[in-house]
Amino acid sequence: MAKAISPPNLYDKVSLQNPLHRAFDVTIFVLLISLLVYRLLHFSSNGFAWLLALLCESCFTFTWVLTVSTKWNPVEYRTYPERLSQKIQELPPVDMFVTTADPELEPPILTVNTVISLLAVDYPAGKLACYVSDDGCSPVTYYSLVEASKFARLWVPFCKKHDIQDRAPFRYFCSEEVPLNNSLEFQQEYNKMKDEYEELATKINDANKKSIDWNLSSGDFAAFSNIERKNHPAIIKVVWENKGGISDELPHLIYISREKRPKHPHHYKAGAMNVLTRVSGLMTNAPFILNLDCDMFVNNPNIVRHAMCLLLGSRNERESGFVQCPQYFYDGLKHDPFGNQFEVLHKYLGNGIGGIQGPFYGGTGCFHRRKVIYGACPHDIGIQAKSLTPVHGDLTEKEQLKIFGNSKELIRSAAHALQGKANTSPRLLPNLNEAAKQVAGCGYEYGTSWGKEVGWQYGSATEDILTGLLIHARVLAFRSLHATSSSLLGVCSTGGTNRDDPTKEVGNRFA
Ligand SMILES: O=c1ccn([C@@H]2O[C@H](COP(=O)(O)OP(=O)(O)O[C@H]3O[C@H](CO)[C@@H](O)[C@H](O)[C@H]3O)[C@@H](O)[C@H]2O)c(=O)[nH]1
Ligand SMILES: [Mn+2]
Repeated sequence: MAKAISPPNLYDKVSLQNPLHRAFDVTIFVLLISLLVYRLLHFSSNGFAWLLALLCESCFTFTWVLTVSTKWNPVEYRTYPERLSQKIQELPPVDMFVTTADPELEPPILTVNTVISLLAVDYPAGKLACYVSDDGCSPVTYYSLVEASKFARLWVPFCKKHDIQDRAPFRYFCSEEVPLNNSLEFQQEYNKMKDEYEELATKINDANKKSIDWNLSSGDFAAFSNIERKNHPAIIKVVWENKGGISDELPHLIYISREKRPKHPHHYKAGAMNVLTRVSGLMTNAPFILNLDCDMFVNNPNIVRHAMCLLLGSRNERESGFVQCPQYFYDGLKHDPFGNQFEVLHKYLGNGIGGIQGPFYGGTGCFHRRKVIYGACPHDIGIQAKSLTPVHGDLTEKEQLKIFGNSKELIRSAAHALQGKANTSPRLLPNLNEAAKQVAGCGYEYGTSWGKEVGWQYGSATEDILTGLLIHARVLAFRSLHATSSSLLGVCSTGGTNRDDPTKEVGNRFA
């Protein structure tokens, strides 16, 4: 049975130890050792087959011991977002990153749903900014975001007023049944929102099928004219700016397509994440960063507050280097034949790893500390930190230029982030556009520490493993956000080997 093992705070660490499981494991361990001893004792009187059996059983025992020791002390974290207001004066800002790479394989309607669900989270909007990285450099994606921000201005107040839980509109409207709420006012607003969403989906789908007449040569879309997907300058556009930092408005929404040139490596998602980190560092410089792939959406509007309980509620920052939400998927097949839900990983090993050092960084759905991404150790390990990493709060200007690159604005903001200071003089986002384009350039990182000691690591097609290992080496522990296990949901494979097909299916369901 579960019992609390630490005093109530912003979170409780709850032990999930099961004495019966432990008794089974000890019994199996004794039996395995007895078998190995038996093999050894009778080794000389048996032949080659006996040796082979001994080797196999030793390997099995070794991996079994590793697995059991990993899940020996399972824990779960229960978070209490309602206590945040008693514990801290002001909620910290969070920069939210969405990555998309291809409007064909990842239809913009899907990306738009991810973005809308992020814009609608229950958190002061003035503290949030959503940055979308488009590696496809697609005017359709940009157009979709512009249209989505117009829709979100109606959708977000509707969700907050009626306490809607499914804030990705395609999920909310996917049921044929109208939600049970008898008030006439709700029915009218529901019907209006449904029409608005259908209109948005039709517009985006028409744009994707190129059945509307694009005028790329002038106005807002001129930046997309005469460009190739893999050969173009940086395009950065502020789709929506929450000028006064007002809580009831929409968060900032910024579109970024980093510079790409044929002879420059772009480093896949890691490269996109580093550009997002630098541009957001210039613009909003929030101390916390959340990343979602464009095929996931927020299923629990309180997710950011839950994560803050773990990030702010620890005794010191070393105990929560990052907070990883487990990846779950919606509309999976019965009995999960493709193993999308990682049942064993999350339920058994995941809780066990939570009791040791915490989870691995798994890419999407992770809340990071900006200064840890910048390569620093949490402050409170002082001098020891300097032996672990060259990045710390007392860098000289020359060191800063070498590490972070040749942008004075970025260096200033990075110094603030490393010293744990807030952005002192917020500026209008469009005024930062030129500086942002500089740090989104493909040559910006040459000779710097980006991709090595700073930011998301290069050298592997998947950015999360190397980056996670590097962070694990610098920080003591990590938290897994299990209390709200389906807070984030993604598209999963429902057939065959091509994982992109279901993405298309889901994306087109409403269009
Ligand atoms: O050049 C690229 C390639 C990919 N992406 C984005 O990266 C994300 C993940 O790529 P995907 O191909 O969907 O990888 P998955 O295997 O589905 O993703 C899992 O594995 C990745 C690599 O380990 C992690 O980054 C992800 O967060 C994790 O969900 C998507 O949003 C893509 O749009 C880019 O932005 N630029
Ligand atoms: Mn994916």
